[in-house]
Amino acid sequence: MTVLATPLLDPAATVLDDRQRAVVQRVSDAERAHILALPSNDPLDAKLRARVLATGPELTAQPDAVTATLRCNTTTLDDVADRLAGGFDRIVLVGCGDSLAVMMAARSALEAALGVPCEPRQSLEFAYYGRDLLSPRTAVLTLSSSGETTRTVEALMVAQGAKAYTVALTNAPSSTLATEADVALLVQATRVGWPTQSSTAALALLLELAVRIAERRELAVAAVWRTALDALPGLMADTIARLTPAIAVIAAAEIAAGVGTVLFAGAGPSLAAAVIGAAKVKECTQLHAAEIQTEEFHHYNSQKAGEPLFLTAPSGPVVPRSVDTGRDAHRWGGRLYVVTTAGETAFDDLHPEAVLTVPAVPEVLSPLLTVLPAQLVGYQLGLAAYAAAERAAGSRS
Ligand SMILES: O=P(O)(O)OC[C@H]1O[C@](O)(CO)[C@@H](O)[C@@H]1O
Repeated sequence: MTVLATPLLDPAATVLDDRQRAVVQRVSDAERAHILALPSNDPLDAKLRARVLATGPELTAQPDAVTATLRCNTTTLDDVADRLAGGFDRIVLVGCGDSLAVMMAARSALEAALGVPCEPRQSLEFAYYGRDLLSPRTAVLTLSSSGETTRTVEALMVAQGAKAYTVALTNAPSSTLATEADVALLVQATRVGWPTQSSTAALALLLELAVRIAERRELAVAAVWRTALDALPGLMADTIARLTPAIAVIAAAEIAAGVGTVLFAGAGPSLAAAVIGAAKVKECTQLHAAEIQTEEFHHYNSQKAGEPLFLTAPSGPVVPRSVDTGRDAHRWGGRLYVVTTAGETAFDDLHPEAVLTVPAVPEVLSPLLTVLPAQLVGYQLGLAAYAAAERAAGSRS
């Protein structure tokens, strides 16, 4: 029996027409070839090494990518903001991996600006299980840096079948996602390394969209958000420069201590930083990593003795529960690194192994800053792990 690559290719069960099915088959085949060519788990794999090394300059150049992306989309951003502010009952925010994390990071700003539910949905979950509640009063925003991720393309096509308004965010103007969507916002970023600037530049687009919608709806927060968002590229540059040396030291110490699993926790808009941090560790190293919702950390023994926890808690409603989390991290015998807002004193009595601060901005915009230490942890662990593997190989030869 032939097993289809995806149920949406089954002519008897699908909502896709013949042309759309041919498109899905093409992107699915290309994606499989791409997956088979990923680097191995050998710490000295040259392909992995090259990809990790390419991540560093892209990470550092994120403020420029954000600025360029906002500059080149200004007309389309106005069109999409007009359309969204004009009235939808529901917004669905679709992506995979880091692209889904970006949607999670933008959710609070978009919900506050629009006053309707904005739901992040993983692409497969939406494409296969999400079509029943769709209508022409649904807007579906899809993010795929490559524009060729099969499940995200399928999600967009399913949304179009229900006559929803579809928006693509992508780096690739001639990609399948951009071509198929009603409208495309173009991310000006590279992704030769593991995703960094392609994610933050896309996040900046969504936050800019939220600010433009808040301005159209004359919300009280609009002016504060506008001032803060315009200052963010500069704050991102300062934060990357300030935190890089501190995180390099932490990463070297963790590798020397024989770290095996790296934990990240967050909540609200900061859960995205935890998701992205865990992804960067898994991408850049042979270590395992996991994101945990800050509340869920407490419901069983989440952290084992000797494990590090990177806890993201900028000033806001999550701080009191995050103080509990930090206390329990030490009670379980783990190490605690706190990412919080400069001037936040709630964690002082916990004596974390380190406190990594980001500048104060409205919490809904803070993911553009809190993802930076998360990315740096993964990248610096990659550099430190590679150096350790090289030393070990040298001492054997
Ligand atoms: O943004 P794209 O191109 O759809 O790629 C998404 C994929 O990229 C990654 O973020 C990194 O490979 C994956 O976790 C995710 O599934």
